[in-house]
Amino acid sequence: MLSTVRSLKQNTVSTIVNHVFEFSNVSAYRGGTKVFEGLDLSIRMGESTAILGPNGSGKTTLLKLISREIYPVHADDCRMTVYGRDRWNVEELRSRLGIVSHDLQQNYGVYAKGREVMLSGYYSSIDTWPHQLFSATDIERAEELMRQLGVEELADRPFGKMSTGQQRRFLLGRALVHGPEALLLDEPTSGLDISASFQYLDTVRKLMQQGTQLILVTHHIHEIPPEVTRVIFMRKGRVVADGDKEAMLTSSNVSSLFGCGVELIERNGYYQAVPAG
Ligand SMILES: Nc1ncnc2c1ncn2[C@@H]1O[C@H](COP(=O)(O)OP(=O)(O)OP(=O)(O)O)[C@@H](O)[C@H]1O
Repeated sequence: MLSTVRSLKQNTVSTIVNHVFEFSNVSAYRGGTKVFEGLDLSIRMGESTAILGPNGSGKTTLLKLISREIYPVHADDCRMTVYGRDRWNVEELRSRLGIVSHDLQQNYGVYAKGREVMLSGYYSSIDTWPHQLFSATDIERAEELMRQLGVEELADRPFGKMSTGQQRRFLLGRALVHGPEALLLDEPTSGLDISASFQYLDTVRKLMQQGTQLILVTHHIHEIPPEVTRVIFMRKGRVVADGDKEAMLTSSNVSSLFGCGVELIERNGYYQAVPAG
């Protein structure tokens, strides 16, 4: 029996994982709303991707499916693997991810102090708990990130007594502190002022250059880091276009996605949308 277990483990370890996630024929609801019907979508390892779409197109729901906050409707031919596996201990999965979303910000415990918010990233938990252990290195890394994000003076302030942008900085730190393999970010710069947005972009770009993969969902084109290589357009729960960033991010493509006249300006690898003249 022991040797069987060992060989199973060895098989698992030696499996080469090619995709962060592979979804095939996935249908999913939020409350009573059917968001996806037979969605097919996958993202390969190392392929930093931005998913763009108008309000209500299903971007947040997609991230919730990846992080196992919601599950698809059962169907025999529905396949949904993350890092090559269809079953996960959710804590183990989330320890490989760094997640920032509006829901997290709304639902995060208001009494947790800034330092605890940061440290809770090591366990993907809300607040920290007495059974959780943190090494001196863990704590130093959290302190360093607070300095980088300009929030070290708020380390002892409860989350509920911070401004929206300050909360967001702490949640970004929480997503980065444990060195995740992939960042799942939902409109990460919402609520950040210009300086904090630039600091955030700088931090994320450095991580990407060191190999951290980004999966970004947003309608804010300016928050797409230059290192992103693939862009997916989503509308009404469907992928309507998908390709290399340079080919996808054109004024006419983005105008068509959002249904209004958009002129895209590219500078230093960043894009900015302005109303078409
Ligand atoms: N709790 C809920 N109950 C019912 N319907 C919901 C719920 N949350 C979201 N929806 C619906 O699911 C659909 C997809 O929502 P989702 O939040 O994934 O879109 P999104 O692309 O992230 O939008 P946004 O850009 O506005 O954040 C929308 O039609 C939305 O109204």
